[in-house]
Amino acid sequence: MMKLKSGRTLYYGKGDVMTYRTCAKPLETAPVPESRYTGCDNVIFAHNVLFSVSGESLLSSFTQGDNSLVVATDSMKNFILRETAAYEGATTEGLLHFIAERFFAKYPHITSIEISGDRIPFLPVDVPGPEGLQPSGLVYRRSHNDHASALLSLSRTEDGCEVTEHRSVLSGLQLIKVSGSSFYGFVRDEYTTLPDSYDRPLFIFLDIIWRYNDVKDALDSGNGAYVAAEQISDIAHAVFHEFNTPSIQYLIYQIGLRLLARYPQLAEVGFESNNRTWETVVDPAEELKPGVFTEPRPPYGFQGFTMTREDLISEGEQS
Ligand SMILES: O=c1[nH]c(=O)c2[nH]c(=O)[nH]c2[nH]1
Repeated sequence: MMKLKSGRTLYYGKGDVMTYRTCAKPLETAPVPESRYTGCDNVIFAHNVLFSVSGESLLSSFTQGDNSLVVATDSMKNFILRETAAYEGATTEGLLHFIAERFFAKYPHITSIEISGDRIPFLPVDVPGPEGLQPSGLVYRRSHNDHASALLSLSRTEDGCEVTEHRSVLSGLQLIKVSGSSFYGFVRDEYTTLPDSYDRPLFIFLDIIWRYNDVKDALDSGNGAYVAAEQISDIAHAVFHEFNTPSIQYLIYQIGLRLLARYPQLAEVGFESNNRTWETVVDPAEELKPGVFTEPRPPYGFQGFTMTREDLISEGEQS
């Protein structure tokens, strides 16, 4: 939320700016043991961008109807689309920063910008080639599964701009583990109807949020420290697989510890989870035998948790 010095909130902008950039610089990332992902060709580098600006000079546009300093949101949309062509980098965060930096340069009366973007995932497809199936490089498949996104808040400085807030996000991950999750031992009193569960089909919706020690690692993949949402997802899969979990709370803590261990360049990781545990209709006779489940009924439980490098250090001291 962008505020003026007076504490007043003031902003305006444009959302759902669909930028289907093609042939951006390929992304290369350092490997991690849990993932095959080491980068992306970025032939399709597509985003849904949300952009807003603020500044003291815009106050009169609200209070006096003075449009003389109002950059039309239609022009903002054109700016985002056209400048996306000039971006030479390989990351969502870098693209957002590039657009904001150029906007500050073009419009001196704008003093702060908030910009976020959802990556629109187009996945590579394999087609027959001389040596068997190989990536087409031309045809891509639109995915409606989880996706990466990022948000930057920026302020004008004497010689350019600085990032005052940033976050990178994996949104909309949905994972089911058919066996190996329990939930028991919780408060049992006159309000409790939920039975103990020693092996439940745990279906979770999960958003994972991360922040870098130095935002430069997010902007420029050339530093070799860029963290790809695809690897974050793969690490979450691996931890979910490995651990028998007594709750979603404990599961996300374990995912957080692994992420902080894998990526020393991250200062903080966070989670927003949603419990969609399937409702059992026909109980499996034993683990990994046939069962039938159905969609749970609302309302749904949720969890939120943030962790810093301190959590990893204190965990190391305990073990
Ligand atoms: O993992 C869970 N945590 C809870 O806090 C909770 N509460 C609940 O009803 N089911 C679950 N599951």
